[in-house]
Amino acid sequence: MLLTIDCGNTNTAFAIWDGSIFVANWRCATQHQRTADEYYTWLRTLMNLNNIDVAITDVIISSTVPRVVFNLRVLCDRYFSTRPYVVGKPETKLPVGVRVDAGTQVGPDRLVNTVAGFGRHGGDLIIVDFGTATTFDVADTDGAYIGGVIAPGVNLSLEALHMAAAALPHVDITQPQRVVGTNTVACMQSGVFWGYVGLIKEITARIRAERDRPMKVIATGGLAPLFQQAEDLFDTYEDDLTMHGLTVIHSYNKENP
Ligand SMILES: Nc1ncnc2c1ncn2[C@@H]1O[C@H](COP(=O)(O)OP(=O)(O)O)[C@@H](O)[C@H]1O
Ligand SMILES: CC(C)(COP(=O)(O)O)[C@@H](O)C(=O)NCCC(=O)O
Ligand SMILES: [K+]
Repeated sequence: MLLTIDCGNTNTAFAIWDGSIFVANWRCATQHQRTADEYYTWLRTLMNLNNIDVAITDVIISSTVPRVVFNLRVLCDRYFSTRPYVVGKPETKLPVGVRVDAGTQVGPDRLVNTVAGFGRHGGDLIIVDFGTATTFDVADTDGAYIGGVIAPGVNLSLEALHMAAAALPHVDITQPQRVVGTNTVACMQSGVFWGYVGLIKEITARIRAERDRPMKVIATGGLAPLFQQAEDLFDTYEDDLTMHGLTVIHSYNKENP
């Protein structure tokens, strides 16, 4: 069975793929200090709790935090006796091209999203991923990753206000009833929520204008539905997009060793 690991700057998601469906998925906070033994006891406990008794034979990792990869590699070696595919490393091939400035290290999550989006929808895509940062990944007609946009994440934006201004509290994102807030929390939520709706609209419109062709907009990440419920911003929402992309890249590498 395949273990897929999507390590973001905030959370690390693990999922088990049986070849046709994900039989389980779990998340933990991303911490580069976490050891292979800690990962394994945590995974083993969750597998036992969910009565999942399978042997992990293959692992594929996408990590936007380079430091965590070392301990994840140790996990694979010590407990699963396998060498993981790590997206972004030369030995892990991609089924799509990457056309960016020479020397640019594209975030592996963005490459994985592009592969997944192209596999499901074909080319000419804008993929919006709500993570620590909000990324817009642009796939060309042939599926190649050709760049995109990086914006501060929703929670990061709220956290930045709290960190930088003595009188602004820690606030969770929600859709405010009105634009004009009548208390501090409502004002902050309005700024970030409606500001974000504007950001998404403006960036997707400008990408479409720059590319001068119709482009489908796919959203992923837990906060996407919150924005979609307020305005029709995306063509589809696919929560499993990154994990799906990892399974596609794994198959591609197995078939093209
Ligand atoms: N369904 C959700 N509702 C509210 N907040 C969420 C949801 N999903 C993720 N978040 C928050 O969004 C931020 C980004 O999380 P995540 O997608 O795990 O980022 P990353 O992939 O960069 O680690 C975190 O602060 C997380 O707590
Ligand atoms: C933009 C990101 C920080 C997003 O990461 P995430 O929010 O998923 O943790 C990550 O994709 C990254 O570190 N990218 C490297 C630079 C680039 O993609 O061009
Ligand atoms: K991500």
